[in-house]
Amino acid sequence: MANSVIVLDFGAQYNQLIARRVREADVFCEVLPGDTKASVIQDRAPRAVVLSGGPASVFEPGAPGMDPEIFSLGIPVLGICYGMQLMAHMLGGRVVAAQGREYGRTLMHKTQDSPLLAGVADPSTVWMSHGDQVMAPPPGFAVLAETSNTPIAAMADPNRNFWAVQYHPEVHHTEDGFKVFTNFLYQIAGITPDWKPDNVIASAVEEIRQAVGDGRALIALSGGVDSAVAGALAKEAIGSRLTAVLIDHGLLRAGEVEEVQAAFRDIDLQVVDAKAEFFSALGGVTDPEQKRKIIGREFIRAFERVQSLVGTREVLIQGTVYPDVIESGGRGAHTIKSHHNVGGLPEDIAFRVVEPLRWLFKDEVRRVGEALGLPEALVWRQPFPGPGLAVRIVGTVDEEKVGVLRQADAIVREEIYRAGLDRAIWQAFAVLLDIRSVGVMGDARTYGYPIVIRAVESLDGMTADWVRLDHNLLDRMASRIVGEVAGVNRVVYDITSKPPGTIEWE
Ligand SMILES: Nc1ncnc2c1ncn2[C@@H]1O[C@H](COP(=O)(O)OP(=O)(O)OP(=O)(O)O)[C@@H](O)[C@H]1O
Ligand SMILES: O=c1[nH]c(=O)c2[nH+]cn([C@@H]3O[C@H](COP(=O)(O)O)[C@@H](O)[C@H]3O)c2[nH]1
Ligand SMILES: NC(=O)CC[C@H](N)C(=O)O
Ligand SMILES: [Mg+2]
Repeated sequence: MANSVIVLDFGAQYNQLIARRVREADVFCEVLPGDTKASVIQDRAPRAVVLSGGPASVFEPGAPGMDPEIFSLGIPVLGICYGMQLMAHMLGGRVVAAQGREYGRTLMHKTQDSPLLAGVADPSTVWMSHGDQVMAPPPGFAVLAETSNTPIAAMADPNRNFWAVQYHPEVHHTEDGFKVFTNFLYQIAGITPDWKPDNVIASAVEEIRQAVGDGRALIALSGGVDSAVAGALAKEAIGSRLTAVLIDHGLLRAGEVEEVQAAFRDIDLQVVDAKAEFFSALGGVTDPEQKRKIIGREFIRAFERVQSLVGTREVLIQGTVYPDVIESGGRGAHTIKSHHNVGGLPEDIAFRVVEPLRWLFKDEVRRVGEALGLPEALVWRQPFPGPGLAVRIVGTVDEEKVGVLRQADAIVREEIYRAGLDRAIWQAFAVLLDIRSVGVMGDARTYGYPIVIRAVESLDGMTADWVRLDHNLLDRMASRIVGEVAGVNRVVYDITSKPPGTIEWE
């Protein structure tokens, strides 16, 4: 990638937002751990480096540092919050715990003109979140802006191309925050914005062609957005030398196999029945991470069985996207959950895995899908996790519980669809809890499972809010679930956002 940016992550809540803003400026961007070595960065040849915020204080023992050599690479650097404090600390400035801490809305005044803050209102409303502050800038630095509590709200050494802001330009609440990014990327770092769907398509097609050579490849096709887009790219790249494989692990939703077969009639699609293997491997397991690892392994074993069935194929193409990588603890982030296709992969794999979308967020994948001309219903389909209903049963997984959940899930989705909310909602689904509660139905005592209804809105799956569904709609779902699904006697609605919850329950 000729025009790319690296974000060094010091544990900020907002580092993914930084990456998103850079990409919204049509510049490719990757997040790496804060302690990444200068040589690794040099190998990737980024045009700029951004230092993220973080919870630590630079002057405390054990605070995350960075390789000082990075300041000698001649690459423009932008420090944000902790990133600015680290820059000050390492280059000879002074950082202290502030008298007045600033959280939230703050009015900032410029103290001099600068390319970084060009076009930013003066004064302007910025979003702060810090307890420490830079008291003295390092030699060579000038102060660009201040607030009533923070004498150095922005600083720079234009000669060495080091720039920094104490506030958070990446959050929507900061007025003209995006301007800081475009100023830094285009004017200061001189980057050409070329991270656009057409270029993404061209480079993904090229990547697949290179990997497959004149051989053949398998694509793991779930019928979801990501694998449909990856499949379209693969078809563009290698045409009929592609076989699509849908694994029926017994954890799919009602009617799903038939739907995928109908939607992908024009490609060579093999449906593999792996129900027995998945159920036997999952038997008795309750730990969510263990479930995910088992599922990741069984997926690969199923692909390997197809591989030997349909002849030699060295490459397996998957629709992995960036959040799968991030949440699986890739790139130094904390492991939230091992996505089956990343953190759940076994070590011994009989083929090379190619993931043309692994740098993209979901909304970017959708833009690529639209640019490829895929049907709207496919591009805007609600996501469904690869581990399927297994991560929506809290407790052990067996065919009986999957059957119960599948029926409840079909009702939730049908009602959402009827209400015309299918596209407005990121995901709406049912979760089964492996506990029982007492109820009364037809004058008789019941002792059955509760079903949780979950409906969330999101842009990219990284953060989400629960949907304020109409009470009558919730009521219809609940009555139908208890009335139609044997074994369920109670329905609850999940009103947790992400964070602190995740979208799925496991
Ligand atoms: N049942 C399945 N059979 C074959 N491959 C699968 C199956 N489920 C998931 N995969 C593979 O794992 C990848 C990740 O799954 P994931 O659910 O994140 O993506 P998706 O299904 O393509 O899109 P969506 O997010 O819309 O559900 C898929 O892109 C696909 O390559
Ligand atoms: O292919 C997948 N394999 C997985 O292991 C997996 N886990 C979660 N998801 C989907 O990712 C998005 C974020 O989910 P969470 O908030 O539950 O982490 C949501 O859209 C989830 O449905 C998965 N997709
Ligand atoms: N958001 C941040 O990066 C905070 C930096 C540092 N922990 C402070 O409190 O000042
Ligand atoms: Mg899916």
